[in-house]
Amino acid sequence: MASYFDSSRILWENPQPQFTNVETFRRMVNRKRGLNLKDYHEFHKYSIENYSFWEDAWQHLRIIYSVPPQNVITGGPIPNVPVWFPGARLNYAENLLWRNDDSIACTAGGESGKVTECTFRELRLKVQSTASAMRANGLQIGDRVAGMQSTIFLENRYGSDFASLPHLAVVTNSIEAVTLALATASIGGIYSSTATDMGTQGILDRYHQIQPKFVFLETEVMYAGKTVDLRDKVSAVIKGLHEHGLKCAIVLPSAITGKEIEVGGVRNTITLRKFLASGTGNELIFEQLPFNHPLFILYSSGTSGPPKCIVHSAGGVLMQTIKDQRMFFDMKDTDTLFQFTTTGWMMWNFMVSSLASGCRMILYDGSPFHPTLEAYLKFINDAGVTLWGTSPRFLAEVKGRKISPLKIGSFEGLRTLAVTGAVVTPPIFEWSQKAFGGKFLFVSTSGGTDVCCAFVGGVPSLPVHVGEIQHKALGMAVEVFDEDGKNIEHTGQAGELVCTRPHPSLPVMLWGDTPDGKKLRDTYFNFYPGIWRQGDFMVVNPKTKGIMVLGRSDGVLNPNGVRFGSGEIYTVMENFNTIIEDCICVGQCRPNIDEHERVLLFLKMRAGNKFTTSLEREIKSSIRTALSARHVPSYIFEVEDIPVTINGKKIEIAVKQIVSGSTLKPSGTVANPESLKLYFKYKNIEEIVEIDRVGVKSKL
Ligand SMILES: CC(=O)CC(=O)O
Repeated sequence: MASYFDSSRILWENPQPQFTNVETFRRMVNRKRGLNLKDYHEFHKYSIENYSFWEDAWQHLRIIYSVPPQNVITGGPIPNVPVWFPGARLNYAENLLWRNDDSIACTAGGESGKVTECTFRELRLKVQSTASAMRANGLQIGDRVAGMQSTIFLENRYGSDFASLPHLAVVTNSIEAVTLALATASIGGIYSSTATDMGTQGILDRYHQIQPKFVFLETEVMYAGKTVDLRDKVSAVIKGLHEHGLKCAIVLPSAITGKEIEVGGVRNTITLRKFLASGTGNELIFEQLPFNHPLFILYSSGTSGPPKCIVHSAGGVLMQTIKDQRMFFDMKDTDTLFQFTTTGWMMWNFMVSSLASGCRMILYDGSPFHPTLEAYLKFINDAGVTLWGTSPRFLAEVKGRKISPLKIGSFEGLRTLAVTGAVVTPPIFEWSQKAFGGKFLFVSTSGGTDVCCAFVGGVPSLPVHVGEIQHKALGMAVEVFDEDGKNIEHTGQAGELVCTRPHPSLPVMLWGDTPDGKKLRDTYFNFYPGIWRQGDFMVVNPKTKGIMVLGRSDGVLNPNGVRFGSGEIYTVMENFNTIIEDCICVGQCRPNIDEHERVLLFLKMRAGNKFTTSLEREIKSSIRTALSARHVPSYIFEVEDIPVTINGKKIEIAVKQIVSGSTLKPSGTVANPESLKLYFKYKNIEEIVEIDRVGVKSKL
């Protein structure tokens, strides 16, 4: 079988590694601790062997606090989930709003071409007035939050009443969304958002579980050039939440015109303007709260069961996100970050933390393909973006459409191009580096909603090798386990991504869980007792220590006893991406029918291209040459659509279940739920292959 790492070719090397944040941090630790950690490899080893590393990180990241911690880590109510920095008092929003000056904090843009800017001073004022209205309303309502008490809410000034109320938002990626999140955080509330393209059921599946008292909703947005009237969805969500204890819904004005829009027929609904007018105008107070105090609720994808409500702590999110931004991307206060995301992906929460580094953040709402992909790239170039976060799927699309970014702009200022969310194939590494001018760090990262940070990512002081994530993140004890829980990292074989030591952004709880966190432990710590299993399939290059994440481990393909990730097939398929728009590769193993798993590859052709037997032969031969005969899919089929989540991730697990005979109800997270129907017929594959053999496939 071909090795995962055929070339280990260097894609890029930093001409001045000594000036990177990560090197400054390493030198600081050496000085402070009297150590001689020579390079990143030694630094990483130190960081996972000594909890004092997190004390160093606290200092280096310049965490703002009012009471220092007594200790770094201590036991908590949930086994395997420690309490970090006991005794410390701090506030997430205060850490993000320290820069109270006239530099631009946020630039908001979108398809219409309209750009709005907001300085740090203005942002702080917005947060002040929103927090004041939230306090006024919360204290008037004086609500209790039934069934949500947990040890993590201890020691908050309001008991477990006001400060633990979740404030929810179905909002666009806008200055208003950032303001709502920070205002909530300033008073110790919990913020949770979804994007406006989430279906009503998807929103209710999440929010029913956490029973919000406030919900903020957009009424009208623009997507792909079309005005989307959200009033029906808004009414349905508010009505649905009223049954679950909602006290007040606040509707935002149109995101297109700024005009107020009436949402009739639902009680306890007010406009944002009226809500803000109810504030007292008091000064902004940043409640000083424990490190583990809850900040955000994020949701698991919900593609194979109800979404889990993952509660993240203020201190954990703060430390981990700014550590990743400063270490991986080399973020400085002179940077402009553009992370393409909606408010429903953890990358939104990740992005917001960049304010703590004092840099400018670009908030883009809308489709990157409207009015044209070229216009979107021009926006990024013209905005002077220095750190750009996007998805491999987006880059594959630019490549597949044969667009030359350098004909659109020079992308001169770009220092870091960061990708996450899916497997990044070696051809995408090489194409991207060249296509955007070559003078930047190409960072591939992998982490997840479950930890609101990354396990593995970039190291600006080290070379980037084609196809490889550079290293494990500082403080993250990532290892590769086989099915029996044996570390197989040194063998260069793929296995489960596990994290063998705790870190500050472990979820503090799953909402609705028992006080001893049974559901949380069953989800993450049961497969390998006491060890975090992320559910990703990864391999480490023994030579470079670079990493490949090959896909989700529940989607691992296992024909004839060979285990491999779908990402390996996608890498080969990248060579066909000018004619094939997208593909999905899954295993099929029907209970009581199939003895072995077979691999099925589904292709969505680009408009104007045909799936022919010669293309099928060519694909099979490429996979055989690049990987091995055992990797060649048993069957390749053309389909009209590939199911993806609203965050653009291929939904392999649902397709695998469908073709293996399960009756699956699409969840609200599927962006194109109709597409799942296209796969049901493949559970009777004999009929299809039979038909195919006699050459009347078109009937299908
Ligand atoms: C950092 C990430 O890995 C993001 C994701 O899970 O989509």
